[in-house]
Amino acid sequence: MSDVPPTVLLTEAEIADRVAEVAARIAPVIDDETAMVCLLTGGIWFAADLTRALGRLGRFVKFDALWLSSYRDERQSYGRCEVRADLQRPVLNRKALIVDDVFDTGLSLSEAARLVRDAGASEVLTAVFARKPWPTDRAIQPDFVAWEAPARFLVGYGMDVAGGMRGLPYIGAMD
Ligand SMILES: O=P(O)(O)OC[C@H]1O[C@H](OP(=O)(O)OP(=O)(O)O)[C@H](O)[C@@H]1O
Ligand code: HPA
Repeated sequence: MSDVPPTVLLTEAEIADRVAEVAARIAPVIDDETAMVCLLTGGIWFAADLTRALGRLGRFVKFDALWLSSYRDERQSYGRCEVRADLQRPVLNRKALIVDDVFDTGLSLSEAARLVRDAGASEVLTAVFARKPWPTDRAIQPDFVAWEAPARFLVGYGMDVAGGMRGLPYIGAMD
């Protein structure tokens, strides 16, 4: 791994502002029976902050997780999503809000939405912290985006390089 520190793109305070802002948009369209489905592993940081931001607005979702992997330790999508662990609780006839850290090729989010829809959710909403640009149409677009990111390799706030740097409190670029 390079010794050059990441270039800071979004500070901890700016992340907190964006989480509060997106929570305010999400809160009116969900209820306390909504299953928040956090995509592991990268989604953990945003999902944890989002549950608390929603809680401050009086909205207390049910929490679940889905473990998908498509990048392994690479910087390019492997092009196929591996399901490493399924949902814990039934989402049948319930609204689901899928939460992830970054939307890039769109493969992970579209696969997650398909899995949750196939599990019988009555409605599937999606929220990502960072949306990166992509040159062609993607299979899905998130319903909620906290931050429009540049086309750079991002680290921090859940985003990793070979498992490292997820815990950076800010979002940086490695390129
Ligand atoms: O839009 P995409 O091109 O699918 O990229 C986004 C996905 O890539 C990362 O997951 P990864 O498969 O690296 O697993 P991780 O959550 O363990 O980092 C990230 O957490 C998203 O889920
Ligand atoms: O820019 C990124 N950084 C880390 N993980 C990712 N997964 C998709 N895009 C990215």
